[in-house]
Amino acid sequence: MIVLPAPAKLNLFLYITGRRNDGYHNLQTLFQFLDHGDSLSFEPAADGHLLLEPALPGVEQEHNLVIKAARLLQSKTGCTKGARIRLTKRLPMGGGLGGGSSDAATTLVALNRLWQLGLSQEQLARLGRRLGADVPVFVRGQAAFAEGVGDILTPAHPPEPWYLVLNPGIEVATAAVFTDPELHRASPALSLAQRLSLPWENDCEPLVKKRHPEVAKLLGWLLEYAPSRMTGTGACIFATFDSREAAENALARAPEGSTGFIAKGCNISPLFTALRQLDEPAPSSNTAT
Ligand SMILES: C[C@](O)(CO)[C@H](O)COP(=O)(O)OP(=O)(O)OC[C@H]1O[C@@H](n2ccc(N)nc2=O)[C@H](O)[C@@H]1O
Ligand SMILES: Nc1ncnc2c1ncn2[C@@H]1O[C@H](COP(=O)(O)OP(=O)(O)OP(=O)(O)O)[C@@H](O)[C@H]1O
Repeated sequence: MIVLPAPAKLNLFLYITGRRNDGYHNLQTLFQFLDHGDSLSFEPAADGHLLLEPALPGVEQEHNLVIKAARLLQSKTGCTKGARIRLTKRLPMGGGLGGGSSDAATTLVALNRLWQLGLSQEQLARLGRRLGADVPVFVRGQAAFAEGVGDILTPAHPPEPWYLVLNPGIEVATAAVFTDPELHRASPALSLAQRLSLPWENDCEPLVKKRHPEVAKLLGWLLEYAPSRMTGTGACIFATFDSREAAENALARAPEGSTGFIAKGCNISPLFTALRQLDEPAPSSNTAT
């Protein structure tokens, strides 16, 4: 059995530079991982059967991105093996933290290993793109400046501060934000160096604040403590702190109805830190003292 994390991501900035013919949008975004997220365990099964427990409320098993990722891998490689998978869900759905995409990426990486398929990271990222625009960055596991639909990745090394992530307790559907006629879609495409030197913003934030006053209210509150923004298409917002204590201090005062967590920004995904630990030889028990 292997147990692996499916970390959250933040969009440290997010600009929409245009609408494409396929209905998707071109973006410029800076992805960073958090040391907080879902967790999955995988046990091989000899027959091709896939079992995922527990089911997510409101999500049919066949629509769960974990099952979709496993089926895609089976069909692409002709693999006849199966798996028993347990998903410990900690990330809110529709929170802008990429939980579903991260679950899918961890499943691709884990089953490639468990089923000994030998696909490269490049091949897994390409498969992942079919499951969601955010899946490739989770498969690659390196903080990145993303362009295209979010899948053209340039490794980046932003600071790794403490974050307080707050959830106003609502779900925002990504597709609803991208189809809204009032979404600002005309940001200029700039170089990474230019983007890093300008203030970091999220083009979806004004629209989501307008459509969901809960987000506007919570963000107004959080901004009193620290620089804060929305991640992805919301609903979660995050604030940046120099210390864990300062983030805890703000969390302790969070308004009723909101929930949150504190996490450290990671430029290397906790998925890859965990994989490296699996590959390290266990320390020998008979070393001389
Ligand atoms: C906005 C971000 O959260 C930024 O990280 C992501 O790019 C969204 O990634 P995701 O949830 O993996 O997105 P997908 O599942 O591929 O797409 C959900 C819906 O969002 C819209 N969508 C998504 C990504 C993108 N670059 N342009 C879009 O227009 C599409 O209408 C799509 O139907
Ligand atoms: N394993 C999964 N975890 C979460 N959501 C899933 C999963 N499988 C399918 N879904 C569906 O995907 C939708 C989006 O979930 P997700 O948690 O990834 O949203 P998000 O954090 O807003 O993502 P993003 O920032 O990538 O837009 C859910 O509302 C749910 O219907």
